[in-house]
Amino acid sequence: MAITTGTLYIVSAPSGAGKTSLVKALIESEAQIRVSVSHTTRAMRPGEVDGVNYHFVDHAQFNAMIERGEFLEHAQVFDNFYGTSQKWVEQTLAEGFDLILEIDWQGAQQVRKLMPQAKSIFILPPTQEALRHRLTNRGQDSGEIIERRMREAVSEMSHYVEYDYLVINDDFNHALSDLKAIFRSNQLAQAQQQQRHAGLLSELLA
Ligand SMILES: Nc1ncnc2c1ncn2[C@@H]1O[C@H](COP(=O)(O)OP(=O)(O)OP(=O)(O)O)[C@@H](O)[C@H]1O
Ligand SMILES: Nc1nc2c(ncn2[C@@H]2O[C@H](COP(=O)(O)O)[C@@H](O)[C@H]2O)c(=O)[nH]1
Repeated sequence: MAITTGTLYIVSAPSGAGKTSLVKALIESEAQIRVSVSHTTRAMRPGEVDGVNYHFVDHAQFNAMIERGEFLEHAQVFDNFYGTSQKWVEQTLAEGFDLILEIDWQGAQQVRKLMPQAKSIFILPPTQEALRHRLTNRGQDSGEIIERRMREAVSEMSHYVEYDYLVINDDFNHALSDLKAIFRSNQLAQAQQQQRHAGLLSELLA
């Protein structure tokens, strides 16, 4: 990997727990943070835009990217494939932006191996009933797909212990404050470390 300056964050949650909504609200007030746009073989939902929500590709294109080694991580989630472009992650971090990857636990494990300095956050819904309610209210998936996602949610949630931080998304604004606090404390720690390094460097050069 190239030498990077921004911080990489992984955000995972069972489908429908609210991670996309929380991350969207977070970056509205944080100009320093970018969010990854993954590649997926999933069909586009109404209202989604290619290149904004995802890069929508077919299986042949996705497999070609795997063969060319273009993904930092990739995984099958439900019946679809999802992956994160390594080049884009490296470029964004090198430009000094913090970067959020909204990925599942399999992708999170792959990224941690390659970039152990990444910070990871798991978002939980308050209850399984609330999760089902949110998936249904979102109105974008069929009943069959919602049931599939509910079944997978238990397995996804069992991985929360692998993460650095846990946020419960019950009240949205409360969860958003928790998320903001995590980013602020990391940004502060990063700034303090940079100051220490700058101090050491100036002592060495004096
Ligand atoms: N705290 C909350 N209370 C009630 N509804 C919420 C809350 N947070 C998010 N929602 C709603 O729940 C639905 C699912 O949220 P969202 O699409 O952000 O989930 P997600 O975790 O990104 O799902 P996926 O992984 O499938 O993309 C949306 O309709 C969103 O408006
Ligand atoms: N390993 C990866 N998982 C990803 C990526 N992008 C999204 N996801 C996960 O997929 C589910 C479903 O997303 P949806 O948009 O179809 O509802 C989501 O919960 C993410 O965890 C990725 O690039 N890599």
